[in-house]
Amino acid sequence: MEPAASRDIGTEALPPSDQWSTAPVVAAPVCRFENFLGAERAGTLLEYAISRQADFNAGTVLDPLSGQVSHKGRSSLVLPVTSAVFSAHLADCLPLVQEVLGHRAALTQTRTVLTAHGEGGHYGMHTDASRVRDVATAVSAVYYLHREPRGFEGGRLRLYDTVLHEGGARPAESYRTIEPEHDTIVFFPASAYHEVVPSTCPSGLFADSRFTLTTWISGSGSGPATAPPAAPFTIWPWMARAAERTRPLADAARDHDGARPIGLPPADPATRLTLTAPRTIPRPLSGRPPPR
Ligand SMILES: O=C(O)CCC(=O)C(=O)O
Ligand SMILES: [Fe+2]
Repeated sequence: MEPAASRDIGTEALPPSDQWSTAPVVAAPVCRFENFLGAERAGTLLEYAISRQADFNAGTVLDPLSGQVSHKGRSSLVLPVTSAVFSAHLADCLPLVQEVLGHRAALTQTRTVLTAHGEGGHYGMHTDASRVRDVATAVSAVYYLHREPRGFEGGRLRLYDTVLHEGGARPAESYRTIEPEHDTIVFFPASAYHEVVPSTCPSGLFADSRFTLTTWISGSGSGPATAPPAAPFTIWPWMARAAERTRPLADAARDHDGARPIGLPPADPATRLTLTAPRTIPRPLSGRPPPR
């Protein structure tokens, strides 16, 4: 068949204008891994989370202006934890994650909680500014666990885009959806506005909840990451700008859910992940695929 002839869209259909929106809507950078810990470790960790049911407490939020801790807009169960092994896994993949996210600052410490979302579980739109030393450079990581078949519905993570407008920034109405799939982990800027949409859990069993190991990874807190003048565009300082009103005015001595900071070990040269350069596929001169 002949290709269709190209048509001109005339000024009747598209009149000229000197006015158009100059506010770009930019997606939050995300790096996600599937089969992160592998079936055996993920299964053991899930059993561990289920076995600690009695130790979970209702998760809290922090009002950035008043410093008040409440349950407003959130229904999640939380258990603060530390794990040297999980931190070592994080440390090994962080250089690659930082490359993918376009993240430039050093990261030195983590705070971690186990969470469970069951029937009616949700976590309203927020940033993770109350969890980290410097929201402009911190990274959030959420590792998901659940029984198979999945005993809950909903509970997706929404990561909002950022609108850049007249030197300022704000969360957009559009977002990217992350499915909370077993043994997957997602990394994103702690300054990104995000929310957990409501989950249902028809069995009502704690074991059927949507579990996470949620970690906030901080740098030294040396102020916003400012790019040198002619550096390529980076979304990080803009997202930090949008998150400004969620940054607590007073530094809290303790995390509002009791998560304890622990140092991030250096990446292990034997197990650290690296991004291998994309392979170039030789193109046959004739245009035909090469013989197998
Ligand atoms: O559970 C999730 O998907 C996100 C959790 C979260 O945003 C948080 O704990 O700060
Ligand atoms: Fe969060």
